[in-house]
Amino acid sequence: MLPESNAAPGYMYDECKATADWLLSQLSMRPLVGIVCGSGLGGLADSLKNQVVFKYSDIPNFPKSTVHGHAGRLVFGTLKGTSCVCMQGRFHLYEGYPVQKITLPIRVFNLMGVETVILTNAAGGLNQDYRVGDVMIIKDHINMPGFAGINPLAGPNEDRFGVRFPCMSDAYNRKLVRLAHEVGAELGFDEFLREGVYCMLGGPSFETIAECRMLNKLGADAVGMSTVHEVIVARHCGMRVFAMSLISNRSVMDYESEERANHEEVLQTGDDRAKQLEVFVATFVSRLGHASNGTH
Ligand SMILES: O=P(O)(O)O[C@@H]1C[C@H](O)[C@@H](CO)O1
Ligand SMILES: Nc1nc2[nH]cnc2c(=O)[nH]1
Repeated sequence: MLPESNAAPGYMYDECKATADWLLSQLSMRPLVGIVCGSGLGGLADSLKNQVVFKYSDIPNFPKSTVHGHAGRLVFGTLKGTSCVCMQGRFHLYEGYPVQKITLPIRVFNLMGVETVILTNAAGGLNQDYRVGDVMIIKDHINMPGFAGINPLAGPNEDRFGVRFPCMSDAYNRKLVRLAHEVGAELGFDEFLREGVYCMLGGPSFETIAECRMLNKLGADAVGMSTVHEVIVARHCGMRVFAMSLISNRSVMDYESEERANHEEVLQTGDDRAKQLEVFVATFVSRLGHASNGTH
């Protein structure tokens, strides 16, 4: 059965506001940082202290998670004293939801007071220097579905969130990219920390060899099935964005190769790097320097 269809775009603000108000009415804190956990990276949410947890299925207007490795829980809590909300599982285009629906949680973050969004994902490594287990700080993206008109901002613009034509050349906050390199160096993660361009495809099929070769020639270092639509929505409503990919598998570029992309390898790589990513995100969050402490 297909997930329920999206409300008309004109009603998106009211839908998001109702969800944000419902959540806030049950919380004594307001999150300043929103974190989205990619495939196999849901363990990040477990490191939050003083947790308040909601199942997606209990949250008004929220889609339901359908992918293995995406628990489908919204976790509120603190990371080194900073108030955070963490999506333990995200939504993807290939699950059958409209792009406006899968990005609804990002707008809900905004309406709850989130200022900074941290997005993680698992991705295939197109860059031939990358190894499985590398962590790529995303400096830019290629929005392949966007080339075909699939953009979360398509439809009437909601001025209460942002402008009709938002700029994307500064989508990935450069100060946060620098901070990530500093934190990575302090933690001794240099050897597996990279910086590159993420390309989003709709999925769920993995890429052909010809597609991988093409994407690499176009300038993409990693390929995945998420994140970009969330970044666009977050930037549209003025939140600052940091994103990173865990290189969970090498993209197959060679017809002689016996390697085959598969979701089990993706989840296993997440498991292998989980602890280091938790330490990285906690340290990064502690250094963000928000003006308020999240109790407003
Ligand atoms: O949510 P992310 O982008 O981490 O999930 C990736 C893309 C597919 O959903 C899945 C493929 O293994 O992992
Ligand atoms: N499209 C795509 N998504 C992924 N997510 C994790 N690995 C991959 C991959 O190789 N390709």
